[in-house]
Amino acid sequence: MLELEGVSKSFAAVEAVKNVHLHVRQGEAVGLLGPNGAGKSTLIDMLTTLTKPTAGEIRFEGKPVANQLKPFRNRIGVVPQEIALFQELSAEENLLFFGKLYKLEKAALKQRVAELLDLMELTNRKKEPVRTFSGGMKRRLNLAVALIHKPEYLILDEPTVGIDPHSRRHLLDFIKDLQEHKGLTILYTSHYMEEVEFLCNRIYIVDRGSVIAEGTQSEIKRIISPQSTYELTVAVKTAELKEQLASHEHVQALKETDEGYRIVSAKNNLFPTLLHMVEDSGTTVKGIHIKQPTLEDVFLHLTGRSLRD
Ligand SMILES: Nc1ncnc2c1ncn2[C@@H]1O[C@H](COP(=O)(O)OP(=O)(O)OP(=O)(O)O)[C@@H](O)[C@H]1O
Repeated sequence: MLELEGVSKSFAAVEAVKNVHLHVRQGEAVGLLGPNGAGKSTLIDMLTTLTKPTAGEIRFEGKPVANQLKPFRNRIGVVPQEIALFQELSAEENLLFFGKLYKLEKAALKQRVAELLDLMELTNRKKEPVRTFSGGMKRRLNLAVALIHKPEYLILDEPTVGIDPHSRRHLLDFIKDLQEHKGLTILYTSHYMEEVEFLCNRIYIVDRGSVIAEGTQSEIKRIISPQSTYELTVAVKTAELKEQLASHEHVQALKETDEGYRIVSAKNNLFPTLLHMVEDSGTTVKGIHIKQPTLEDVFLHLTGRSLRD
């Protein structure tokens, strides 16, 4: 088990991480979900021993990581947010280079490289320089590099940033397979709630350096279960209507969407109220649906802000 006990990190006046308690049990897929600037990368940098906490302790299998740096680093694989590859080297050469850093024996390394190229569906491009690869292929190779030394824990910092939805889904399938069929323990950070919902058994929602909710998906969603989320679509959105909806006594949170508004309310039949308010504002309702809560709704409920604001 990997644990953070009361961990904080400050950069001069900025408290990037505040008293975080977090654990990842072997075999789990744990998600850290939070908007940009929430402190996720700082948490990951501390977990992967790149930087030290200002306060608190990080433990691996019950002992401080600081006392077992080398063996700990051999048991974790890290997928950084930025692509960390040599653009002029081929996929195969990149993997061989990083494998040598772990001092893997030559024949075993060759076999591991072939295995990973195959796993990431890159074998037919293995001799080509990385600069010729698509964003999705680079991300898959970045993942393969993190796996070269057969780590037990895989720590990923927003590994899908900058790739198209299809490649993103492809990469997520690979990661899910690693956890479900190859026995890896996953710690995954993202500001995309769909990714965390798809991959993770347990989730920490982080905001402004603190954990604001923790649990399985259903536990987290139960935080707002007495509430309903209404998807209201209207013919014309106006600032006045938005203001009226947001200030209504039964509206707890409101977010503007492409065609209308997402409204969180504790009232279980807000349909007539919404209908009247829209009509009174001089436009018409195109649709009203009640939605199951998502992690995004939980975040909106807890902070009054959207994950991607
Ligand atoms: N080296 C640093 N020096 C000063 N401030 C920093 C440093 N690293 C991070 N911060 C600040 O700490 C806070 C958390 O940043 P962090 O990068 O950990 O967030 P994040 O959730 O990973 O966001 P992103 O997804 O944008 O990387 C931010 O306010 C950031 O500006």
